[in-house]
Amino acid sequence: MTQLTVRYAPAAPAPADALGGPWPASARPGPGADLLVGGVGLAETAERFGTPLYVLDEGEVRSRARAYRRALPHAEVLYAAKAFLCSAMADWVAEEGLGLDVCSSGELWLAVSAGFPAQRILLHGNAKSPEELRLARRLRVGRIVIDGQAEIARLAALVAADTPQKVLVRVVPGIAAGHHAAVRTGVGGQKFGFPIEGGDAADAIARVLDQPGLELAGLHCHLGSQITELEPFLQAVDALVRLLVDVRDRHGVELPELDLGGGHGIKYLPGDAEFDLPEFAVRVTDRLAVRCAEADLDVPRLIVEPGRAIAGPAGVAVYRVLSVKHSADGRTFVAVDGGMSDNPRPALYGSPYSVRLVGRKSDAGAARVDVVGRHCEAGDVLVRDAVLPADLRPGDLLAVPAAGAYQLSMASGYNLVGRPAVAAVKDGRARLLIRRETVEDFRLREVGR
Ligand SMILES: Cc1ncc(COP(=O)(O)O)c(C=O)c1O
Ligand SMILES: N[C@@H](CCCC[NH3+])C(=O)O
Repeated sequence: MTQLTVRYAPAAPAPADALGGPWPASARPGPGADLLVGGVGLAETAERFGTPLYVLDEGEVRSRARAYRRALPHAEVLYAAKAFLCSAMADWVAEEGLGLDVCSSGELWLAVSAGFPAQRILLHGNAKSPEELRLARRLRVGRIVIDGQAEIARLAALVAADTPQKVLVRVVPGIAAGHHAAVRTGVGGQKFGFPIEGGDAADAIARVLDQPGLELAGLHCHLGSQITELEPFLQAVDALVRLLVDVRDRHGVELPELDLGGGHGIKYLPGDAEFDLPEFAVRVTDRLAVRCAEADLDVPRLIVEPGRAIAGPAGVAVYRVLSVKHSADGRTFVAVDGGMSDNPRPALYGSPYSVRLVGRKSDAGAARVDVVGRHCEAGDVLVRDAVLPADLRPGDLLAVPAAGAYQLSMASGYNLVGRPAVAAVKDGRARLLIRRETVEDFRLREVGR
């Protein structure tokens, strides 16, 4: 079957572009030099709920989810929960018709407890525990992605006397893509998936097909994260279709699903390139149709697993300045009340961010400063060489856009600073989703001394 594809006109530039950063589309200048997001002032919301505060624009999450559904009407779109998950987020993506990719029993349990339909959940993980697999079976998750030899027998043993489990096999096509070596999973020499080259993938597929309780629905690959070009995805289609053909020729089965994972990149700085979803939709579905036609293969249903591209641009982190230090060598350190425990990405990957003063107008000229966190490491720098008003002072509020993905979800308990609160904004109203971690929380898990 050939899939219909629709080419969309490029979106009109968001008014937010005028604000000089990757702000949510709803961002507007507000009263008192505040910045409105979702119709609510960031400074006003930070005053109300305290800092550091993560503000999530519900409308932005929903419109991004909808854009995926519009661009890929025949595909299944699973939001990758690892980017950020809470009950509200699960509700929003479920209501917009997306499924969910989870990679732990924690994510799985949270989603199902929030009411997310288990049949629309896919479970990932390179080291799923027996308990995790049992939980997935008990909750009746729709799909499990096989990512290790031991898992095949382990899972098969759980389903022998039960209804079959739909599975995908995660393969490694040998394609390098992604913003940092630590997130490039499309190549050999890293822990995820079965490499196609050398035959590991073919062996795993044969073993899965041998298990009566496992229903092999298709192949999966995830190349990496924060990818802005399309070519790696087209190469992945080529590699996976070759493998689908190989499976048909060896085993006489045509697998109905092809999951290309996530990895769709967003803007962190104003001039950054960005993953082009409409172009991806057209070119990937066309390439898939062409390659399948060449091999006389039924076109499998496409699955994608975007995380960052849905949550990232919807989040803004708001910090309060605690101190401003001018050093004799000319550097200025603006220290805020969060840092690497709520956003480890700059320290882990050297990731860039932009930052803006909110809630106060400054007529001072611009200065180049390092916005640093409050943790006990010199590497706790949130934004190096940020351009901010020269008269920044303790008490000021700084807002960092593109903060919705892989910040809170990777937040740590370092220095017992406590994880920030999360508020949702929509239609001029703000509501607290997750309360701030307090000093009382730190002892809650202690059971002895
Ligand atoms: C298997 C898998 N799917 C989806 C994702 C989501 O990636 P991204 O947030 O870059 O779209 C990841 C993380 O990179 C992943 O490992
Ligand atoms: N944590 C990474 C993304 C990892 C994606 C998970 N496979 C980042 O912040 O860029």
